[in-house]
Amino acid sequence: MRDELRILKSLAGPFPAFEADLTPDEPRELFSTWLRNAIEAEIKEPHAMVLSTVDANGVPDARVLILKNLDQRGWHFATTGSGPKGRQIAANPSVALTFYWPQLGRQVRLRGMAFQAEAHERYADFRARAAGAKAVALTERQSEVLGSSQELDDALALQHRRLQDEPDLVSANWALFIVMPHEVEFWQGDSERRHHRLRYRREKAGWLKERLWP
Ligand SMILES: Cc1cc2nc3c(=O)[nH]c(=O)nc-3n(C[C@H](O)[C@H](O)[C@H](O)COP(=O)(O)O)c2cc1C
Repeated sequence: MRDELRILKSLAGPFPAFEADLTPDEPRELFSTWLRNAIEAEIKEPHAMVLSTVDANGVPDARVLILKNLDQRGWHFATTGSGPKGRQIAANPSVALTFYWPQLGRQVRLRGMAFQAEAHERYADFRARAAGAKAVALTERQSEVLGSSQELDDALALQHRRLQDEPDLVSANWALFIVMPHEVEFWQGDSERRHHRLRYRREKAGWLKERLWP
């Protein structure tokens, strides 16, 4: 495998310039700009991110999720709250989020605390889901061991029937988490490996900005 990997290019560029002195005072504004840049660059699933958690024994776990919103409280994602990541967050709300936009050579890393949104927000998020996504969520069995495809088909058919009878049905365990970061790092790759790194750290008085060695 080593030779196959060695010939692959990484961070070939060209990439956007990065002016640390021209960055805003708070990270949400810069993140919004970078996400919009990724959308404009037509990067596939620019709102996909890795959510890292730790379980009750301190063992890390990570998976890809979709960013659902961004507001003054933080970065939002939705999931079945009774599954592994929901249980891990209940035991330890410290999480990390990682975004990567390859065509722009950009990575954003956040570390912070996850908390649940208000019940009305969770319900609204669930109601906005497509029928198929609602049916899967209503099985409330995400990440459990699946015995057979038939078992899944039967469970989904049952949930579709429930949704037909009761279109406003909401999964009791549907969770909308908001991550409030205490640290956000913006990484702009450079093809000569003179990468730019800017970290925002939340302090009592506001956000502290620090440049980091590549
Ligand atoms: C591109 C992509 C987007 C995903 N979006 C979500 C999502 O928004 N919510 C979700 O619960 N799972 C999503 N998944 C599935 C998760 O990666 C994961 O398999 C699932 O949530 C179970 O995670 P857990 O067992 O750690 O709780 C997505 C996977 C991919 C590859």
